[in-house]
Amino acid sequence: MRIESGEDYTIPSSFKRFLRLYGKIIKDIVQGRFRTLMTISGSDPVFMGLLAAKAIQYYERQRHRYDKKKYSGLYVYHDEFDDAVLLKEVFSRNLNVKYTEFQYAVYERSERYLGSTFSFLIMDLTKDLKPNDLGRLIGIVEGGGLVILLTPPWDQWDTYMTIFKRNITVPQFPEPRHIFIKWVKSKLLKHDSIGIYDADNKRIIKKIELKREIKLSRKKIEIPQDTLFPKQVYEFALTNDQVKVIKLMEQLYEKPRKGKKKVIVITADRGRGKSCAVGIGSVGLIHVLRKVKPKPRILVTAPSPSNVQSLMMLARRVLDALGYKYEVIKREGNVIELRGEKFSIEYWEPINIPRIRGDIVIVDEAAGIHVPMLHKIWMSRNRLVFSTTIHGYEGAGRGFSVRFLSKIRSDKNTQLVEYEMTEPIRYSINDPIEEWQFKTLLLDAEPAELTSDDIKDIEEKNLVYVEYDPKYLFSEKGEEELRQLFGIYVLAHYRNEPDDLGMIADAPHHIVRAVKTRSGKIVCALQIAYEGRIDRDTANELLKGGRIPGNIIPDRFLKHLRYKGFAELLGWRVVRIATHPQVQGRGIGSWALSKLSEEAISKGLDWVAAGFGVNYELLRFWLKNGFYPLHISPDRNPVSGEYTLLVIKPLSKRTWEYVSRANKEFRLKLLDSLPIVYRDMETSVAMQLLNYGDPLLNDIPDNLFSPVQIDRLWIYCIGPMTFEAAADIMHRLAKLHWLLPKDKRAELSRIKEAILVGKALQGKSWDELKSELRLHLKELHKFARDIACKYFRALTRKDPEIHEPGVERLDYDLNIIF
Ligand SMILES: CC(=O)SCCNC(=O)CCNC(=O)[C@H](O)C(C)(C)COP(=O)(O)OP(=O)(O)OC[C@H]1O[C@@H](n2cnc3c(N)ncnc32)[C@H](O)[C@@H]1OP(=O)(O)O
Repeated sequence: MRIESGEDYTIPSSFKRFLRLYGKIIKDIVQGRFRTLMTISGSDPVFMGLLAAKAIQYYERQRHRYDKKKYSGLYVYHDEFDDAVLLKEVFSRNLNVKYTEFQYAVYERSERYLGSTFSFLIMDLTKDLKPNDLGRLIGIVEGGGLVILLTPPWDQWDTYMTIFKRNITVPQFPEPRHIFIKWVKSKLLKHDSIGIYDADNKRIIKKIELKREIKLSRKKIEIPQDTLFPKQVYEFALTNDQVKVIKLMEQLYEKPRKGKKKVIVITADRGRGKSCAVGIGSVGLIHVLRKVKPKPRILVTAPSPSNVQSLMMLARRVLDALGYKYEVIKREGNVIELRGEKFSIEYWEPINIPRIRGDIVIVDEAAGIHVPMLHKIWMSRNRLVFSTTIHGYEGAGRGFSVRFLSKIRSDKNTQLVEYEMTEPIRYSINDPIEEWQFKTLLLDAEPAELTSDDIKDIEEKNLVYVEYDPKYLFSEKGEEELRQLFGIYVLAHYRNEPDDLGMIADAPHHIVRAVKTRSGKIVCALQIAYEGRIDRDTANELLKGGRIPGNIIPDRFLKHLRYKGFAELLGWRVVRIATHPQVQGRGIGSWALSKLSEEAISKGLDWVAAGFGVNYELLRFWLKNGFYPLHISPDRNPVSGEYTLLVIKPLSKRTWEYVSRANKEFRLKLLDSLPIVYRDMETSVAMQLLNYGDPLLNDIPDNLFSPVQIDRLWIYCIGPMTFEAAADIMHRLAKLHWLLPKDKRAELSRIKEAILVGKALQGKSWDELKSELRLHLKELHKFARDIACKYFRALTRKDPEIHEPGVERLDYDLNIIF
C-alpha cells in the first residue's frame, strides 16, 4: 500500500522549520523538566500520520542528546473510525525511532494508563474532543516530553461535530453551540511551549517559544534515618514530598487511645504522586502490622475503582520488592484487591466502608465523595487517611477543606495531621503545559474574594440577576466571570469535571444564570437545562419504558406518574445551583430561584424543577422555595450514599394540576414503600417528604379499626402490652397520620412523629432509632405509648382511663381500605 506507507508524500520545508524550532529549545526543555505541545491540524489522515511520525522521530533524537534515556510513547485514538485507524497505521509504519517504545490505546481503555509515565503522548482529536480526556491524559507526560494533538483542519475544527457534542444534544435541540473548541484553540494560541501546524495549507500557524525561567532541578531524595518501615519501602518514593507522606503514615501503626482517632489528610494538585505515596505507605503498614496482628486488612475507597489504580500499582511493586506472595483480584480491568495469605488491601465503594471490618481506611480522591458520606466513614473508624486533589480533574478546590476538614479540625478527639504535596512527580513546578491545561479546563478556578461592600450588598439584597450568553463567558472579556462561576461550583459541589465545562459551553439546551453583587462579584451560580415539549410518539415510548437523552423530569414524570399530558409542557431543570461558600444561608439561593421563576414565567415556561442527592438541609432549601417532591430513586447512590430526589415548582395552572396530583401519588407511594424500599432512609427526610403538600384525606374515615383493634390499642397505651403486639395498628395509624390534614391529626411533637415514621412505617429497630433520634430506650418506649394514647383519644373521643376493656359486639363492618 503505497498510500499507507506515505511514499507519495514529502515532508514540507515549513514543517521541517516548524520542528527545528522545537530542536532549538530542547536543551532548556530537558533541563527545566518542561513539557511541550504540538498541534497538527489537517484533513488527510495519511499526511497527518506521516507528520506525527516525523515529529516524534525528530524530537526523540534531539532530546536524546541531552538526557540519553529510553522513552515510552502512548497513542490514543478512536478505533471505530476508518480514517482514525488509517492515521494510526501510517503513524506506526512510518515511525522510525531509536529509543522509544510506543503503545496504542483506544480512549475508552485509556484509564489504565493514568498512573504511568510517558515521554510522548499523541491524542487523535480528529473525531472527538472530550474535555475529560484532556484533563486526564495530559498529566501522564513527563518533563522533557511532547504532547501531539492531531486535530481536524484548524479553521473548521470549531464547528466539527465531535462525539462529545453529539452526546450532549437532545432531540429538541439537535445543534450544539460550538464554543468549547474555539476556547481550546484560543488557549493553544495564547500559551507558550506550544506550536501549531496547518497540514492542509502547509503553513505554521504558531511557532513554539519557551517563555519561562528554568527552576533548579529537584532535590535529592532524603530518606530519614529513623524509620519504622524498611528503607526498601522508602526507595520507591520519587520526591521528598512522597517520603514525607510515607513517614506520616508510620503514625498509623499504633492504635489511638480509646475514643480517639488518628487522621492524616493529604492534599495535592494533580500529578504530585499522592496516590502512589499512599500505596507505598499502605504496604509499609501491612509489613509492620503483620508483626502484631494475624491478618491486617487495609480498606481503600474512592469514587470509582479507577481512582485507586496507581495506589494499587505501587502497592504491588512494594509487595514484590519485599517478597510477599499475593493474589491480584480484578473487576472490569481494575485491580480491586491484593490478597495475601495473611493480609489484604481491598477496594470498596464508599457506601460499604462503614459496615466492613478493617484496620485502616484510606479514602482516595476524597473530594469526589459527598461530605455526609465522608462523615460516616470518619465516624466509623479510628485510623484513617484522606487524600485528595485540590485542583485538577477530580479537584474540589478548597471545598473539601471548607466543608469537611473544618469539621474534623474542630473535633477534640481527632489527632489530625495535614500535609500538602506541591512537587510534581513528572515535570517542573512551573510547567507551561500544566498551566495551559489548568487555564483551558479551569482546573484552578476559585470564587471571587468578597469585600465588606459585597457583604453589605448581600445583606441589603442589593443584588443583580444575570442572564449569561455562553459565547460571552468563553471569551476574553467574560473569562474572569466564567472562572468565578466555575470556582463556585468547584468549591460547593462534590463533583466537577472538565466535561461539565464542556456542557456549559456546548450543550444547546443548557444556560447559565448568576447572582452578582453590585461590584460584579458572582455569589451564586446556576446551570439550567431546557426539558420537555416532547412529541406524542416519544411520550408513548417513554410510557412503555423507552429512553430519551436529557429530559430527566419528563422522563421520570411519565414513567412513574403516568400523566401523558405532562410531556407537552416545557420547563427548566436546575442542573446545578451553588452559592459562594462564604455567604451560604443568607437568602441568596432563594433569591436566585425566585428570579429564575420570574424569568421562566416571562418566557412562558410551565415549570422549574431539580434533581439532587437528598439530605435534610438541602431538601429544606427546595421545600422552602415552593418545590414539590415528585420522585425518589429506589437505591442510594453508591458514592454519595444518598437517594436522588426530583422536585418541581409549577408555574402555569395546567402544571399546577399535574404537580398537585403527582405529589399526592408520590406520597401515597412513599407511604407504602417506606417499609419495603426505604427502611434505611433518614427518618427526618421521610418526615419532610410526607409532610409537604396537600392533604390526601379530609377526615378520619369511619370504621377504620375494628373494636378489637381499638381495644388492643388501648391495652398497649395503658401499659402491659408491647409495641410489637400493636405494631399492625400503629402502622395503620402512621399512614392515617400522614394522609390527614394537619388539623385532623392527633397532635404529636416532632420527636413523636419521628418515632411514628421510623418505627411504625420504616420498621427500624429500637436500637437504630435510639441512635438516630438520640433518645434513651425508655424514652422511646414511653413516647411510642403516648402516640397510641393520643390516637386512642382521637379515634374514640374517650379518655383511656375510663375505657371499659373487652369487646362484646360481633356486628361491625370494617373499613379495610383507607
Ligand atoms: C440541583 C442542585 O444543584 S442541588 C445542590 C445544591 N447545591 C449544593 O448543595 C452546594 C452547596 N450549597 C449551596 O451552594 C447552597 O447552600 C444552596 C444552593 C443549597 C442554597 O443556597 P443559599 O444561598 O445558601 O440558600 P438560602 O440562604 O436562600 O437558603 C438557606 C436554606 O437552605 C438550606 N441549606 C442547604 N444547604 C445549606 C448550606 N450549605 N448552608 C446554608 N443553608 C443551607 C437551609 O435549610 C437553609 O434554610 P434556613 O436558613 O431556614 O436554615
